[in-house]
Amino acid sequence: MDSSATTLLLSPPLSLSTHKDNGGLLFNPSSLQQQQHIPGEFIWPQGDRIHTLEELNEPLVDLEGFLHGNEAATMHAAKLVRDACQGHGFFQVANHGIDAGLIRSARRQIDAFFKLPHTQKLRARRRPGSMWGFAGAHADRFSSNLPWKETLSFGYHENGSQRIVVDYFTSVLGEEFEQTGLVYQQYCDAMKELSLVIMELLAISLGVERLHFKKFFHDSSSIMRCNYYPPCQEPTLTLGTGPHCDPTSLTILHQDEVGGLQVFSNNKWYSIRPRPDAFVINIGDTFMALSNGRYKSCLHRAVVNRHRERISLAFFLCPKEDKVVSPPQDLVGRDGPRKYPDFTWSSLLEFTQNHYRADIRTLQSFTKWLLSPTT
Ligand SMILES: C=C1C[C@]23C[C@H]1CC[C@H]2[C@]1(C)CCC[C@@](C)(C(=O)O)[C@H]1[C@@H]3C(=O)O
Ligand SMILES: O=C(O)CCC(=O)C(=O)O
Ligand SMILES: [Fe+2]
Repeated sequence: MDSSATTLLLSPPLSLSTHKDNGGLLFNPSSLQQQQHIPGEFIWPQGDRIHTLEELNEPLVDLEGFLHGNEAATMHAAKLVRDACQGHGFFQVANHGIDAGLIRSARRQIDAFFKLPHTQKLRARRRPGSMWGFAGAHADRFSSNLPWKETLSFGYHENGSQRIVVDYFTSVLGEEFEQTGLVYQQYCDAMKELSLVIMELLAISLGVERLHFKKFFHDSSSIMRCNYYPPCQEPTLTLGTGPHCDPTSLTILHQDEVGGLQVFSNNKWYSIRPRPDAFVINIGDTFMALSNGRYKSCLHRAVVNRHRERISLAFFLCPKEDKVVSPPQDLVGRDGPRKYPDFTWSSLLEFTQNHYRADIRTLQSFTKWLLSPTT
């Protein structure tokens, strides 16, 4: 928790259309948008301001051949993935096998959720100490550089019952949300399956035992995050999601036709072309450690615009909490010394939730924190 957040909570500025609720400041875009200027808490430093950008030339990796066991296509896909992951860490995947109807249903359900009256969304609000639930601009966590977005986050792991997501929606929002839960249970099941396909491709591209990462993530404990970015009257002064590297292992992002995802590479920001029928894939900090630093977890952000709302669906693959994150032996043998200490995902997650706002230096800061005598 940002220490100065307490100050904000004690005397919220009048400009923020909010009211305190169990220590959380609430961000209601529909009323904020009526104001001529956005509140100061949403204004980011000059250096983070957005400009018109060229597109990143990240590869579009066709998975069809790989999924059908075509060796030549597999090698080609692995090379595209290797080149991307040794550079900016981003690529897109086509012919991924995820049903287009499921993606449409997921969009329909989440569009309906974010259009609910604010009071109804607040029934799902994130409680202090939990990562799950609805949040508005993270205004209950931070007091400056607030992102212009609402989020809905929930956990996904295989607990045998295959109802972890359905039960979340019905228990928190009520039985009328069972359909939303069923759609997102299916969506997360599909995302998990795709993430294991990509883990096999990553192993091939790294030249390690083909099933190594697939086995490592078999019993994962992942995060589903739905991002809603309302239109903003001063889009160049704020950001939808601030510059960061994902602390997680692999991100599978559905980006809609509006676009807004940007990646920092070769000292410049590049936009990622919206391809609603593809998924954007990026390496996170935890996989950078698993590859002993060979694959890069890179800086990215999301911008907003004046006229169109934007939705993105981010599935963050994470290892089971207590599994030790350590690169495969043959990688370390080839690459020389270990770049990062062993750690568990639960410790890195706790660091980002209670001690450090994820940015470009999360993994380095975490390593120092982990190894410092006071921890
Ligand atoms: C482990 C996580 C923390 C965040 C959600 C997942 C992966 C990405 C992280 C995040 C999006 C990075 C930017 C800052 C953040 C606070 C946000 O804008 O939402 C991060 C997420 C979080 O801490 O909730
Ligand atoms: O909304 C986007 O395009 C990116 C969001 C993101 O990077 C994240 O949630 O980690
Ligand atoms: Fe991200």
